[in-house]
Amino acid sequence: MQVIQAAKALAAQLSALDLLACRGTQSLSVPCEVEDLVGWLNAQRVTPRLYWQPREASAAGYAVLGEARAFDSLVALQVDMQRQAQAQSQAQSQSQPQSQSQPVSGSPDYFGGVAFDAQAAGWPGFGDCRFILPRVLLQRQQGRCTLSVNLRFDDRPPAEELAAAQACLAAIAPERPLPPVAHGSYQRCDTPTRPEWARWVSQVTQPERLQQLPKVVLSRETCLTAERVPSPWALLGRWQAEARHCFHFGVQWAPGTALIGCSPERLYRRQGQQLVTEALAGTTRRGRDTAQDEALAGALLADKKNGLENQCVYQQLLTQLEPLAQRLEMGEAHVVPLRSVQHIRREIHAELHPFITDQQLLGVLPPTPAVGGTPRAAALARIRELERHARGWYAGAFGRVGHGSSELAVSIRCAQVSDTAIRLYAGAGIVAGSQAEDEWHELDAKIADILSLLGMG
Ligand SMILES: C=C(O[C@@H]1C=C(C(=O)O)C=C[C@H]1O)C(=O)O
Ligand SMILES: [Mg+2]
Repeated sequence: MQVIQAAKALAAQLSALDLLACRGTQSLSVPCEVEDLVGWLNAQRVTPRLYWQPREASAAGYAVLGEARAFDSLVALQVDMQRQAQAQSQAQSQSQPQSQSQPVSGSPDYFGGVAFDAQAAGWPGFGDCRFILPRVLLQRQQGRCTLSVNLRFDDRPPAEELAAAQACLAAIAPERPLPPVAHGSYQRCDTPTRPEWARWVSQVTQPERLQQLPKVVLSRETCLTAERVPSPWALLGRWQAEARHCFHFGVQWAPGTALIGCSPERLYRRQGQQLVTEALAGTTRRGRDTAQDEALAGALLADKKNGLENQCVYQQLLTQLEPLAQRLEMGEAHVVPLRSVQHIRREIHAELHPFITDQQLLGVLPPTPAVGGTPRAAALARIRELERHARGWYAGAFGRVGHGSSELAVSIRCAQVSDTAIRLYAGAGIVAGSQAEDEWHELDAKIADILSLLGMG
């Protein structure tokens, strides 16, 4: 069944709902067929629109259209999650057999993210935290798709909620293939400029400064302007096809500005009390062939400066997880080859204490020293003092939060796309031994994939 037919089937099921029997969150789902979730999103006109595809190809990917509820703080999100979980366990304990025509009530998934620094000015329309309960959700796992609609029958008249859900279903447009991304002629402007960057790096690597602040991740905004820029979804569609082993994500909260990204870095994945996170930091380029790749990877693992960049991240993650976990284990350092760069990665596995929430994890873990620095407060202060561009949701967190499991990426390798500008972001960990020129090239390597898509490689 095509999405349009699936939406009509859901609309018919909604019309047959017994509103008097509806409580809490209700979800209706039907199977359907979709070629490409991003292509489908690109064809829609409703906002918000959101896309989330975790790093493992076997994991479910999601396209979200509209919101049934929105939360602009982690506290509000957690309160809602708890309410949902309680309602669900009550429903289970009463164990009323659900009639055929009534939808299932369960704990829903929320999608969204947080900015890098809640205390700094952000991107227009993004706020510092936003998670939504999707109105319409297209989910795909191993080739099988389902279209769902969520309704919330608490604190709103049921008829109003039903009408809002019907309106969103009626607005669904059929899938269309993504348009090609034309190579444009863009004006490029880097903030900071290369000479400014050099001054920053020599300043923060002064020995007495390094004593106070052993690592700070400084970033650059590369603004590309043109009369017209490609649709963010078309760009994301092309980008993700080449960014294997990465999280793929995008969001357009309102018409005008979108965030898209292909990040190699996991903030965490939680399944019940089992948590996995990672220190991904330390960078080298890709080689011309396997032999050169391996030589570069070996040199990366042996390099002191890159080792220190990674160490700052795992040490802080271990320290922060220590009070939250009853078991903590760190894996071996290994090298992850991506399209244009290679990174050092160390995985950390934790068994969390019971009742540790995503609100706590998201309140404690980000920004990790992979994107901020260590100690965190001093690093954030230095970043606020030096950087003139708004990081906004660059270097924040993005993903899915649910009662049973959650997964979020660190939102790096991303772009803010508006009608006439594409802003690319890249940062580099500055530690003892950092050289301004090398770090500048590292920034360039981190935006090379998307630049080549735009014909600027
Ligand atoms: C900050 C970014 O990446 C981070 C910095 C790295 C480094 O300096 O070696 C490597 C991976 C990430 O931890 C970015 O891509 O913008
Ligand atoms: Mg680095």
